[in-house]
Amino acid sequence: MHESEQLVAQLAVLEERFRQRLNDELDVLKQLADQLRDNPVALKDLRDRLHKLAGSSGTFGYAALGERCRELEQRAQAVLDDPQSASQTLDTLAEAIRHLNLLLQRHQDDRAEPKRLETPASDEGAQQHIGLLVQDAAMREQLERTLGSFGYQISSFDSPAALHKTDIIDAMIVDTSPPGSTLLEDPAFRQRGAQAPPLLVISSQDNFTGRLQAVRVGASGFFTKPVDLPLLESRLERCFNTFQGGPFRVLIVDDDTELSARYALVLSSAGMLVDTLSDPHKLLSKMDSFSPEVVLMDLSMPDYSGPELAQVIRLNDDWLRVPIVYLSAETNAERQMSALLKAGDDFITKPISDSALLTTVYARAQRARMVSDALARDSLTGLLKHADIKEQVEIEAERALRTRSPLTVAMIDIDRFKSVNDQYGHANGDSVIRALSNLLRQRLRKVDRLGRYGGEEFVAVLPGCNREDAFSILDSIREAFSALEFSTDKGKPFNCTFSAGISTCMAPDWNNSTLLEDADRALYQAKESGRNRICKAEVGND
Ligand SMILES: Nc1nc2c(ncn2[C@@H]2O[C@H](COP(=O)(O)OP(=O)(O)OP(=O)(O)O)[C@@H](O)[C@H]2O)c(=O)[nH]1
Repeated sequence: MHESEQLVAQLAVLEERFRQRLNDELDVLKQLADQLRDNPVALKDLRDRLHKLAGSSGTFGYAALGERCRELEQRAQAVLDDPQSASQTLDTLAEAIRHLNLLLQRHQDDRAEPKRLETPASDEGAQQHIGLLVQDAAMREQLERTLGSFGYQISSFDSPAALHKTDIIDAMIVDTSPPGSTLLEDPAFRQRGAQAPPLLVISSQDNFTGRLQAVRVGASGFFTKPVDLPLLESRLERCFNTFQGGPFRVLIVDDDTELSARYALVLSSAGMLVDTLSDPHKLLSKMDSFSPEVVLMDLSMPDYSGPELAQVIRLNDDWLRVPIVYLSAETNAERQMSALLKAGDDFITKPISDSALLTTVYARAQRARMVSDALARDSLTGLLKHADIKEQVEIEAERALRTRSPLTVAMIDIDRFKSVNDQYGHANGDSVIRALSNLLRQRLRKVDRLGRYGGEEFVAVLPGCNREDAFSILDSIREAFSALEFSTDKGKPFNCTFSAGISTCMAPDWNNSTLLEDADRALYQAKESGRNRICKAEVGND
């Protein structure tokens, strides 16, 4: 069965389950309606059940019923707030509840057309195609050469219309630096739609007006001349959203199991990893074991409120960065604000359409991962910091041992870097460090882990990669790096090289405890034997 057909079938099963529950629930509501005058607890129970139905009915396509439940919930609340007004209101409330089942018959009319779920595009493995609109021939050539060596495919265009007409471009770079350029005023830029490929603007105006003009045509990056190419390449990567980390992890805390199953299905059909929790007692262990990047939290559950549980999460410093989004039928702005003041970051008001749920969760998860990533990463290169890459070595070693697959660790160090700084200045040295980190990121796979171990020293962790494969990958990166040209304002461009040491663990002769030390020893050997080379650790590991 095709994936989308499978999803539709699964949704249908959940909807059928919900319809059965709805019948039972309406029976319970009727019984409660009959007890309203004699049993004071019945009204509160009724209000809570109406609240829940107001949220879930619309999600399952029973829009009219959901709205009616919300209205009746508010009436029940009014009686609870002012018991004096009760007598007549209780009678009309009971009557309205007895007629709720009539709305079920309107269900077919209410049902919205099933919407196609927009799954965020995956670009793994594809070679990105960049369109250039750059008049300055020297700069165009430099962009073509540098971006080409980072693995991008490049095409140059001579007019905004030609650039926008093609549909093979994944991103565009436009140079607006010639004095008096009105390039961005061209209709082709002004009419760029939301689906247009990302645009990076190069300008000679490092001021507010230049940036505003770029923003108005939907630019995702703004660079002034002389352009820091490795920085521009980092931005391109960010546009393609190629940061590592696998699918977004979302935890749904809701006692309504059908509703959370439905949300889980919608989110997982878009590639997210979803776990659900209906028993809040297990919240802490679930946070620990699942490590969610977003928590969707029901606002009111029996015995607990969403804000209470959100505050419990916030008591742990490790989870401060995890966004908590309340899922609620609550529409009262004051009560929403009071919940947000206690803890939590956002509200999704039930019922919510599948695409709105997906967009909200996707946007939150993406932002959370970017913030987390930025904190874990080195600011110059965007790679993992020393402690984090060491941790990754441990994590990948455990995984490799479990799956009985090889693991290679590489220690990489730029050659004679001190003299680069001395000759061309620290800023150019930084640019070299950034270029090597971009190149490694581009050439290695998404499953590989990369870190800046020290100043001009990097560590790459290559799961599932044996010694020979790791050697040939790193050697091709070594060659590409030595061919990169770095321009300076001091005249001739210069080149750099690096040396690397690799060590590999492979079952059954497993020994991962000295992986890093062995790689470091092999690196030393590469330096000693003339630099610009890769040496393999000579240990009994592999
Ligand atoms: N520009 C820049 N330089 C850095 C950074 N971190 C460390 N360095 C410099 O990197 C240089 C490293 O020099 P050494 O460890 O002596 O080694 P080397 O000159 O690369 O020589 P070999 O490794 O033996 O080939 C030092 O001059 C550091 O100041 C940084 O973030 N930016």
